[in-house]
Amino acid sequence: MTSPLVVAIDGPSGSGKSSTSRGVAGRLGLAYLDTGAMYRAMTWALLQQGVALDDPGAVAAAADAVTLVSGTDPLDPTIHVGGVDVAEPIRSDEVTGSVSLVAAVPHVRELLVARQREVIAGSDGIVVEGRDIGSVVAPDAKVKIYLVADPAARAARRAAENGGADAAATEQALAARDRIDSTRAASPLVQSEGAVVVDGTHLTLDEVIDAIVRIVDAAP
Ligand SMILES: Nc1ncnc2c1ncn2[C@@H]1O[C@H](COP(=O)(O)OP(=O)(O)O)[C@@H](O)[C@H]1O
Ligand SMILES: Nc1ccn([C@H]2C[C@H](O)[C@@H](COP(=O)(O)OP(=O)(O)O)O2)c(=O)n1
Repeated sequence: MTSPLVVAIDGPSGSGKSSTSRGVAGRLGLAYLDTGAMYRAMTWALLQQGVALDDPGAVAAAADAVTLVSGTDPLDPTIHVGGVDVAEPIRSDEVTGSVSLVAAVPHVRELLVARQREVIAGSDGIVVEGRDIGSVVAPDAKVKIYLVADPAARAARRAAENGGADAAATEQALAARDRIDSTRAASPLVQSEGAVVVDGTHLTLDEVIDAIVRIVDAAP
């Protein structure tokens, strides 16, 4: 059995991973997995249960019972927790503000990485985006991309997406989350070995997608 084509796209918050990954998957006829949505869905579920997210033991104990299902159509990615569609609530400020705490708990990562590997193994080829895809989830991925953009560009794009939120405050919030995601002990955000850096600061979304499709097409 041959293993499926895996394109791993990692990078900091707001660098364009989700939009780019969906575009690349659509162009290449691949599935798409948003692993950040899984960490967000786990966070949403634990908040619903009133779990103290600053208590790693409590988070780890409650995480086992949470059932996540990710739909991998790049035109219509979905995420359900216990059968409930949580696509919208996982983008709330409350979830965004606490997801890094949950993502830092090793047992949560074990559970979600195992689930992510199942989805990858069950696919016919997939673009997977997150923070640790090239380093931990799929270190043998055929193509690894480290997608970056200047902090000011990332904040401006995120603020625009959030209905014109304050760009300076958004930049501070992104920087705080990047700091936690990059310095945590468990699978921190890193540029993995063999990853190609793509800087989307001065490129349109289509140009970033084109660049990555070219890298995939040229991969041996
Ligand atoms: N190259 C680009 N040029 C302009 N806007 C972009 C570009 N890439 C992404 N965006 C926009 O920036 C915002 C954040 O992108 P997103 O894909 O959600 O990033 P991430 O998944 O890395 O957090 C979205 O509103 C998206 O449409
Ligand atoms: N593979 C992953 C994906 C996301 N995470 C964590 C780190 C992020 O702060 C949160 C949310 O990820 P998400 O990609 O949705 O974040 P942004 O869209 O960039 O704001 O989850 C992770 O630890 N590992």
